[in-house]
Amino acid sequence: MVERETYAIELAGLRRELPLFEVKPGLKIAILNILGDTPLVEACAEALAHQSRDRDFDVIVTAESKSIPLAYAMSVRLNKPYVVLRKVYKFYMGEALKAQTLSITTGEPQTLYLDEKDHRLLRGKKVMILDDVISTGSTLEGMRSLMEQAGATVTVEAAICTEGDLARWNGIVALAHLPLFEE
Ligand SMILES: O=P(O)(O)OC[C@H]1O[C@H](OP(=O)(O)OP(=O)(O)O)[C@H](O)[C@@H]1O
Ligand SMILES: Nc1ncnc2[nH]cnc12
Repeated sequence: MVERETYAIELAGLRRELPLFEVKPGLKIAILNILGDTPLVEACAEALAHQSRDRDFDVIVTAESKSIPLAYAMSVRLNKPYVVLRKVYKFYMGEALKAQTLSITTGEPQTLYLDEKDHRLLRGKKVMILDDVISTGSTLEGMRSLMEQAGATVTVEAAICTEGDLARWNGIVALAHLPLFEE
């Protein structure tokens, strides 16, 4: 198997070696994939729940897929429901709301769908938008747009890591920042 360069990071007291992957010529990113890493998910959920303890929100909203276990773990700790914005439409989502995104990792447009049952739940509510990593901000923008369409108010934006241009992410509740690796 190929030997990959890694970037060492400490998140909520746990050290991880994140593998570097090229997203376009001359640009690599350190991939945080929390899927399957239960100790990391639990520790990050605890730390983010603590950092947002004084913030006012009713529902946690995330986009599939890698941040779903984080949203679940935060939901358990904070005793608030969570909503997952989906990337593939299924008939049981009914009259879903939609927003377009273009994340740094996917590199092609994706659609986020808000299920009609979740639309009902969110109307008039205060929302924490949650993601594992916020990089270009495109997924964040898509989530914001869906919350506006749904009549919900975003009162907190949180992520395990921000990435790239740190100055853009002042208002985000986050545990760490990831650099971009440019050649
Ligand atoms: O700020 P951005 O450039 O939009 O990037 C952030 C998004 O990219 C990743 O998702 P990805 O599109 O890789 O989907 P996945 O979790 O389903 O793998 C990550 O989980 C964020 O949701
Ligand atoms: N560094 C990263 N790891 C995982 N998902 C990401 N999405 C954007 N940047 C990412």
